[in-house]
Amino acid sequence: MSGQTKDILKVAMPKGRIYKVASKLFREAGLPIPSDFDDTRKLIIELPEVGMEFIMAKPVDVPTYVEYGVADIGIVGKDVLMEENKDVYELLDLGIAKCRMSVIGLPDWKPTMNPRVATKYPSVASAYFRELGQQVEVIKLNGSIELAPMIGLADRIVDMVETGQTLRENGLVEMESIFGITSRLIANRVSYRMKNDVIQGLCDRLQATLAKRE
Ligand SMILES: Nc1ncnc2c1ncn2[C@@H]1O[C@H](COP(=O)(O)OP(=O)(O)OP(=O)(O)O)[C@@H](O)[C@H]1O
Ligand SMILES: O=P(O)(O)OC[C@H]1O[C@H](OP(=O)(O)OP(=O)(O)O)[C@H](O)[C@@H]1O
Repeated sequence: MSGQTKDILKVAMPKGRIYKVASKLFREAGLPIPSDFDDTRKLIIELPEVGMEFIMAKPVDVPTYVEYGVADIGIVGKDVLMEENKDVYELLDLGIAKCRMSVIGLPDWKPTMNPRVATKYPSVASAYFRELGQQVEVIKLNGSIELAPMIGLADRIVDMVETGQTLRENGLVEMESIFGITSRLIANRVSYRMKNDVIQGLCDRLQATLAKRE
């Protein structure tokens, strides 16, 4: 059944590091999320007191659930939004899970004849090098991207940097920062019209909470 046909607001909530900071933000905004949900293996969490249901998703899948309307709204990193390019509304910058997308390499990197770039974000990386007019072969990996230049799979990577610890511990350097990343609140286009009051109400509440944080 489509998320748009029910009264409950369905929220695609990424598991993992975003959930930790997003649930904190929701609590600060006055939404009572019991702390025992933090470690649960349940994939659908009902919050009847606030008329919500959390769909606990893999972060990269959040825009898909929202585009198809099985979730009315979702929380997702700008990195995933840029890579997935789904047809959803971006409603609010939540300012959480802050990091940046960067080009990274070994300190002695030099241009090569057949440059290879490894990344979890092939679309973002291809667009970036295309705009620079540089031809590169993009290799898709799913994690531990920093390994690629260390073991000779690629000469550079496009990946996220937060504290820089992963780079430092692996002898890599940030060569260029491409764009800043924070998590965003997104909405299904139909849900945004049909459930405008409740979605806009939540948006205003989160915005007011963020303003207090500043
Ligand atoms: N080091 C980081 N610091 C801050 N935010 C980050 C960092 N790494 C990732 N993020 C943000 O958090 C989001 C989710 O990252 P996370 O590592 O939880 O999931 P994932 O690696 O995509 O999924 P999974 O661990 O399930 O494979 C990213 O899309 C990005 O927006
Ligand atoms: O600058 P830092 O604070 O070190 O953070 C950056 C690291 O965090 C992310 O990896 P993640 O922990 O998601 O693991 P992954 O390699 O499995 O993607 C990202 O891909 C970097 O490897």
